[in-house]
Amino acid sequence: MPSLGRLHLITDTRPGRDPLAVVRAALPVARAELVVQVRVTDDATDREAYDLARRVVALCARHGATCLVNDRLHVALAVGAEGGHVGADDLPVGAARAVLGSAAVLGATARDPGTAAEAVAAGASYLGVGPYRPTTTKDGLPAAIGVAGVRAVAVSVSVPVIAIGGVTAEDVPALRAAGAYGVAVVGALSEAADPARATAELLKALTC
Ligand SMILES: Cc1ncc(COP(=O)(O)OP(=O)(O)O)c(N)n1
Ligand SMILES: Cc1ncsc1CCOP(=O)(O)O
Ligand SMILES: [Mg+2]
Repeated sequence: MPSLGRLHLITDTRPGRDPLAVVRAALPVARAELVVQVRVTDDATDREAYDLARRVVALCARHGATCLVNDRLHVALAVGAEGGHVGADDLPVGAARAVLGSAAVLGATARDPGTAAEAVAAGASYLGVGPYRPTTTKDGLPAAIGVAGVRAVAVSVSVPVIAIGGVTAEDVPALRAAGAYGVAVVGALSEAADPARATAELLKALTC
């Protein structure tokens, strides 16, 4: 299984965003520490997801970065991505592992130690834990779990914990102290005036 990068860039395909420009800016800065998770809006077609994911796979390969696909595991397989990420509304973790195979990277969403233990037992290789803070990027999320919630999960599992939800570079020291291995962001990179610089700031906080 490939070693997991600490900075997870989740693509922002909302109207007016340019996900490939953000990926292109982040890749030369973060290289193998970058995981790009291709996440498209629910109304996107599989063809749109496939077209974006195959471009991201090619870009990641040039920089030693990892590409995962959110939700749509058939797209992950079709483009040769290293794996995928699933949550409560997606394939169960065990089924996702069966689809992707034993060598793939498989992330699962967890917000408490019980769900985390179940996901790891079913084959998750890392956990996305959150929402850490409130976020405007995804609707309908439960209340933020804060540093204490991230710590509760991190101390309970042996797989890497990736904190998600409203994360900025300023949050990273506290999240690392709580046991997070890395962070996943949408807005911190997609909404940055200078995504390369924002990548460098996140990376420095994650690896110093
Ligand atoms: C790293 C990471 N953590 C959590 C999520 C959220 O996944 P999910 O709960 O399935 O929600 P959607 O992203 O599918 O809307 C994630 N994508 N990545
Ligand atoms: C997909 C997802 N799942 C939990 S929070 C979130 C969105 C994170 O985006 P941002 O980094 O902009 O808060
Ligand atoms: Mg999902």
